[in-house]
Amino acid sequence: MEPDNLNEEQDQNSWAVNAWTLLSKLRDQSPLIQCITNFVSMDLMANTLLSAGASPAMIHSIEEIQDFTPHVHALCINVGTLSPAWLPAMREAAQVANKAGKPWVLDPVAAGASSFRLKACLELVGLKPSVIRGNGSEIIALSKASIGATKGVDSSHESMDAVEAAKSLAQSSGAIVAVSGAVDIITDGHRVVGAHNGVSMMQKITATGCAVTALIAAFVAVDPLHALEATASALSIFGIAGEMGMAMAKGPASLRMHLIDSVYNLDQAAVSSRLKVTSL
Ligand SMILES: Nc1ncnc2c1ncn2[C@@H]1O[C@H](COP(=O)(O)OP(=O)(O)O)[C@@H](O)[C@H]1O
Ligand SMILES: Cc1ncsc1CCOP(=O)(O)O
Ligand SMILES: [Mg+2]
Repeated sequence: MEPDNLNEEQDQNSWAVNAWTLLSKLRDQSPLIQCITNFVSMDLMANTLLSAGASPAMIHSIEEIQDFTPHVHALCINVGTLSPAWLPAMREAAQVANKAGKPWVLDPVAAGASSFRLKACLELVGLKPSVIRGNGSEIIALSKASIGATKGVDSSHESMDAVEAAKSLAQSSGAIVAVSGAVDIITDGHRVVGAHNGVSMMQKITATGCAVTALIAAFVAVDPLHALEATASALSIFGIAGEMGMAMAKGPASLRMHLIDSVYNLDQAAVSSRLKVTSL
């Protein structure tokens, strides 16, 4: 084998070993993940976290943040069905998580759809999330800090169109930025990796993006010092589960069920034979 190919194969192996190690830790440790999320995603997000081995809690009332948030292992904030009444709790939860040294992850759903939403997302970015995960259009809107013609919560961009936007957002925010799509992009602003697992039918199930953001929070909870690797691992694991689920599915509704089952049943052989992460 040529030395370059050998290096690539060793890289693949080490990504697969790392992803499996993190999933195993997650299953052992069952981290508590607080989710302040939209009404559409609550069910799929909680079930995805449970099937991966984490313990989800959809607790969003501002009256509970000071008591509860210091005890979580990670926090996920998602602005999908944002209204002004929800923002103070999101703000406070991010601040309490930071003070307690707990990682938190932002999903800027439809960031470019309105000035209200964009302003809220930019304010949350300023509260120092460990990771921001969005689709191509969301990451471009956040990076440019501008609203525009959008398709709402869906992306009108390929993830690869958002590589420069992701790098620039990572540099300005200090967060790891992930852009989901046919290739999931993960960057710290300098290094860029691509995670190549998944199936396009995942876009036809509402809240798969929200669910993978929560899964990222769970992976970062078990490896907070390596947020880029944890993020790439979570996206890869979800993508592999999507591929395995697709082999049994007849359409989006049965894929949703088989996706959850596949996250639950994932074993080391599937991770090491299927995972594909490359440097971009
Ligand atoms: N064309 C595609 N091919 C394979 N997987 C995809 C594709 N588009 C999205 N995914 C996967 O679907 C999940 C949700 O991503 P996406 O649809 O981009 O998020 P959102 O729902 O926030 O727009 C991710 O795990 C992503 O990797
Ligand atoms: C349809 C919809 N509308 C507001 S939030 C939401 C769910 C979005 O989920 P995802 O970002 O995972 O597609
Ligand atoms: Mg989304």
